[in-house]
Parts: sequence; structure tokens; C-alpha cells
Amino acid sequence: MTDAERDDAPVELDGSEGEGGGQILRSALSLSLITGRSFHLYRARANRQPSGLRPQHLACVRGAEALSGGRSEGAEVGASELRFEPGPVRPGDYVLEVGTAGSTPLLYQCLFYPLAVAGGGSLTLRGGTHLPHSPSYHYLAGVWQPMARAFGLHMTLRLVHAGFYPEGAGEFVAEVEPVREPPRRVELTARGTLRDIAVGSFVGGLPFGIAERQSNAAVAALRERGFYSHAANRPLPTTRSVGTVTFLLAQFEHTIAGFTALGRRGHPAEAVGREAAESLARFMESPGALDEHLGDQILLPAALLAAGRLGPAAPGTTRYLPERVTEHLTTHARLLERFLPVRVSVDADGTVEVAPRPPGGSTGGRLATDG
Ligand SMILES: Nc1ncnc2c1ncn2[C@@H]1O[C@H](COP(=O)(O)OP(=O)(O)OP(=O)(O)O)[C@@H](O)[C@H]1O
Repeated sequence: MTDAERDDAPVELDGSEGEGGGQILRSALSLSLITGRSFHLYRARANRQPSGLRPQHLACVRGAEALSGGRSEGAEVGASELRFEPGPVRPGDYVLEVGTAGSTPLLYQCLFYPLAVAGGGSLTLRGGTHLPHSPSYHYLAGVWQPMARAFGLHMTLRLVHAGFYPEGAGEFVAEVEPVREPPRRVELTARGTLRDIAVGSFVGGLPFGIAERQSNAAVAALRERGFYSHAANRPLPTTRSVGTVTFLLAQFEHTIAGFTALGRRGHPAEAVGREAAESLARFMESPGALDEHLGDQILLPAALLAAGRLGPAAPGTTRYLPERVTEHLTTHARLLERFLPVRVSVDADGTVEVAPRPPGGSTGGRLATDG
């Protein structure tokens, strides 16, 4: 056991560091459940307006308590300080609500790793499934899920109802398997040739013609840039909420990238389709193997692999080239190094390496963002 793991004192976390958003809390909860270490978060979400914890963050705290019988202090809306003490995670089936339009994919990413490491189970999550500034359900299923599989983390996902802002009221069900055969090394430093672009255009509770207009615009904007794509328009089941989404899934020889654009009132369907196409076009201009969001999200499984926390296999190393080194990425990296004996470093060309920390070694090297 290393120093980083032996320490019984709560991990002290300054929530205003770097990006200063909700991700610090969500990842701290995941890591606390996996390592058994408690934490004290202060200045929570100091860089956001309004600052402090929001209902969707509290839903993650409640979820972490439900999985482990752990305890928290200070978990209230608007709170800037929180203490969390985990219990042992119990494999099993859980039904959790994020409340009005909180993100179920973000809640899932928080609880999935502890549940998988503990032996698996199922999560039925209710709230928003397609919300701004978070992974959409389609991104989770199309991009994040295959990435997790590369680390020996398997799941089955099923969308029951889509939930859009502001009502939310969506639901998805995840069957989480125990970890199997983690790899020794994950190398995602080149995407290789482009194989396929699928345009998915969806409407929930709104006229189907909107889905056709979104996908026509996305296909045309891609064609103008020299990319050929194929489209499928689908209705999504909803309960109370209505909304639309365009999701582009780009398959490369070695990696997958995904781009979500959401409809909003007063925003033409064509603009939504073009927005998704432009995100993909920007990605194509970079040498990145992974889109910028996966670039911060992959750090958690990579760190678990490097710390030997994914089953009995020896610690492994992950190397990848994200579209951009974002502040989300660097903030997340520093957090992981607080809980686990790992080192995250970024090369001059932007390649990220997550490796076991050498005995007596310091934390990562250059970690400046490019933006
Ligand atoms: N379009 C997108 N596709 C996939 N993932 C996304 C997208 N937009 C944001 N994300 C991911 O969602 C997460 C959001 O983290 P952030 O710290 O901003 O959390 P938050 O709780 O939403 O923040 P806030 O503190 O603003 O409430 C990040 O992992 C980011 O990569």
C-alpha cells in the first residue's frame, strides 16, 4: 500500500481549484467509495453562478450514501462545504432520482465505477437525459460506454424516457457488470482513418419534421466540409418534457467520437443540425484521438487502472491524445492524484499519460491547458 492510500485523514479538496465545477464533487464521491477514504470539500463550485451545491450535485451525494450506507454533513442546496464518509459499496439494484432536470448521465458516471468495482448491479436513474453542459444519453451509450469497455468495464444501457430541460422526467436503466479482465495498457493516441459518420436526429414530444430538418442540415453541413454521412430520424419516448437532439457518432479506425447539439426554444432546427456538424468538423481539424469531453472523462478509469483498482490485474498505463487539454481535464487529473497513487502528465504534443506513481515519485508534469 502506498502513502496515498495509507493516509486515514479525510482528503482536503478546494472546490475552487481549476475548473471549479461539479465534476470535482462527483469524482471525489466515486473515488471515496472505491478507496474508502473520506473527504472534506470546501469552496464547492466557487467558480459557478450560483456557486455552491445544486440539487443535481446533492443527488450524487444521496446516491453515494444509498450505495454504501455512507454519511455526509452539509449536503444542502447552496452549501459551499461538504464532508463525506463512505461505507462499503453493496452490489445490488438501485433506483435514484436526480430531480428536476438534473443530469442522469452525470449521476451514472459518478456511481458506475464504484458499483462495477464492488461487483455490479443495476441503476435506474430518473431526471434529465439530454441536458446542456453534460453528456447526453446518446453520448453515454455511443462513446463513453465503448471507452469503458476498453478498461474491462461492461454494462447494458436502456433508455426508457428521454428527459429534456426544464422538466426532466426521463429515465434510463443500466445493468452494471463486475469488472472483467482489465488490460495492461490502453493506447489511444491516434484515431486512424475515418470509417463512418452516423447522424442521429431525435424529437421527444414535438413534430417529427423537426428531426428531418435537423438531420438534413447536419448532413448538408458535413457534405460542404467534404464528409459523407448517413442519417436516421427517430422519435424518443418522453413523459412530461419535450425537446430535440442531434447526435453525431464518428467511427474511426481506432477510436469513436460523439457530438451532441440540443434544440431550444427560438433556435431553428437547422441551426441545431449545423451546430453538431461544426463540432465534428472542429474535431477533424485537430489531431485528437478522443473528443475533448472524453478527454476528461477517461481519466477516472485510467487512474483506477493505474492504481490497480480494477480487479486483481497489475496496475496499467493509459496514453491518449485528446482534442484539447481542457481545464476540466487538468482539474480532474489533480483530483485523481489526491486519492490514488497515480501520476497524470501531458507531453508537449498534448498526449496524456496516466501511470502508476513511481515510489517516492512526485505527481504529474506539465499540466497547462491550451485554452
Ligand atoms: N456536449 C458534451 N458531450 C459530452 N460530455 C460533455 C458535454 N458537455 C459537457 N460534458 C461533460 O460533462 C462534465 C461536466 O462537468 P462540470 O464540472 O462542468 O459539471 P457540472 O456539475 O455540470 O458543473 P456545474 O458545476 O457547472 O454544475 C464534464 O465531464 C464534461 O466533459
